[in-house]
Amino acid sequence: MQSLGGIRSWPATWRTTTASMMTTTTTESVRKVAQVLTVAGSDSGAGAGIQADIKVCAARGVYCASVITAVTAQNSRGVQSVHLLPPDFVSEQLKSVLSDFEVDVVKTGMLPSPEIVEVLLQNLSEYPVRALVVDPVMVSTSGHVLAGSSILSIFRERLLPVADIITPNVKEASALLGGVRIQTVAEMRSAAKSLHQMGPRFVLVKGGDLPDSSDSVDVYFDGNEFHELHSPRIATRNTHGTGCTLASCIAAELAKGSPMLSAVKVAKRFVDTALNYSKEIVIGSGMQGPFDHFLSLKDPQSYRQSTFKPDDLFLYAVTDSRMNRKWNRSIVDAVKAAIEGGATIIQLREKEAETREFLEEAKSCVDICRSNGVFLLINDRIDIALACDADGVHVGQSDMPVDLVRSLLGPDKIIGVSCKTQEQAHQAWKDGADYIGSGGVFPTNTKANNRTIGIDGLREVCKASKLPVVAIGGIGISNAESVMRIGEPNLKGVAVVSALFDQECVLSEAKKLHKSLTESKREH
Ligand SMILES: Nc1ncnc2c1ncn2[C@@H]1O[C@H](COP(=O)(O)OP(=O)(O)O)[C@@H](O)[C@H]1O
Ligand SMILES: Cc1ncc(COP(=O)(O)O)c(N)n1
Ligand SMILES: [Mg+2]
Repeated sequence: MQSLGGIRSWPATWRTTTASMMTTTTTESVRKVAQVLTVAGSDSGAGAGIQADIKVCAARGVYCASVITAVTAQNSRGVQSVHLLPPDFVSEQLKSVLSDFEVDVVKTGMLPSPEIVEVLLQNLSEYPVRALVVDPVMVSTSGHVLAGSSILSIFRERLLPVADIITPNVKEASALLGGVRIQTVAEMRSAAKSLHQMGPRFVLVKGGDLPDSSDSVDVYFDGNEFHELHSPRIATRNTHGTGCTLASCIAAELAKGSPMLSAVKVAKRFVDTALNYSKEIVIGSGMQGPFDHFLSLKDPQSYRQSTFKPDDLFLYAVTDSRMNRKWNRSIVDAVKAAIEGGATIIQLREKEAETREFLEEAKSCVDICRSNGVFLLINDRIDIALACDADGVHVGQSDMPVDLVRSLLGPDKIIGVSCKTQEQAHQAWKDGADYIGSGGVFPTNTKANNRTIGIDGLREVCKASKLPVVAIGGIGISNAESVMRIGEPNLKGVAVVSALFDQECVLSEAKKLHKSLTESKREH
């Protein structure tokens, strides 16, 4: 807001001052987060309005409070009905949030009556914020009037002059300028210039609806210079809410401290990425579908159907690219044979593979494992696990820390950790792992310079571990039974590498091992 000197002169000490104020009331450490307040309408279809704003901010790592100005009955076919909230009640909401939270940026969407704009301005003068982003929403993409011409004069005379940036689409820009024609990029530029004269510090005229353009072009004007932001026009019906998304993303970036032009560029890239990711999804039967702000909506079939159980560790097969090469078989064939022979979980451990090639193989293995109801984990490579949507990862003590892996993979993925000591086992549990792998139980040449902990070491780790344990290291048909015979209740199985994959026939070795493990289990 101009009265505050705008976003270019944010006080450098602001954050630290607030944080130290908060520490006086609590001994816990405090973590300040960037905060946006959206003042907008609710969209029952959740593609635009308040719902889009909250999703964008969450996706961009910013907290979003919401003051609702109107409730719409809306879906992918259009807006069926609009119910305005009383201005006094909008004011109550504004006071509740602004008097309590450290709001960095206010973003406005649907402001359906002059009275509502009035209470907004009143509250902003009482509770100033660092920046105001105005998306002058007037007509939905489906053609429904969301804010009529009655708001035009208060927008022009009072709201625009205190805005840091306004983000009209071509129709809104035209309405604000009294109906001028805007059908070309040149006309967008001249509209941006005229709008800038109404007082906002920056203007972005959006060209999503510009006729006959193969690019999607937005025109940015800072009072001196123009920037044209081009991106390829994405062929999709799922563009409902693009305007709200763009404005909220600008607000979120400003709340983090970005300068205006970078905020706008990030926001444009965000819309572009989300549209591209969501171009084929089907939500609703109308002409204007919503898109996926989190790039994570999936087909129900692609979800993992069952949850991890300790007994899944029973016969744990770990692949090795060197061995597969030696025996001239692909990872995919090796995995197929292991599963057919009774492997209960698979880990791809490909230390030398090229990333692109490994990813393709991992994807094929995910398909095979999923269709057989066997989990697939990736050794070490969190990026590959995310990219192929594996069921989880297995990491060692010198790989990425487990709590970080958990935050990257989310709560539903399986995480295993190699542990040689009781302390490591305890830490793995604290950090959110699902199981631990403990070894080397016997000397092995699969892993160089790996300390052997022996059966006794394994027993020690099992005793301390709150997580299920799989034994690893030099285990094969000749000694698997002796390992399982230690009788620790949380020792759930053995992990094998060469016993399966450095053999002529993976299938028959897996079968033999499975049989021997089953027998040793029966004895207990
Ligand atoms: N089909 C599309 N492909 C790529 N970008 C698009 C597309 N449609 C809209 N956009 C972008 O989405 C943002 C919102 O623009 P627009 O749709 O014009 O606003 P509104 O939703 O307010 O009508 C702009 O950055 C615009 O360039
Ligand atoms: C509550 C509400 N606010 C804003 C829009 C504009 O979004 P779009 O232009 O994508 O229809 C909308 N349709 N509904
Ligand atoms: Mg649009």
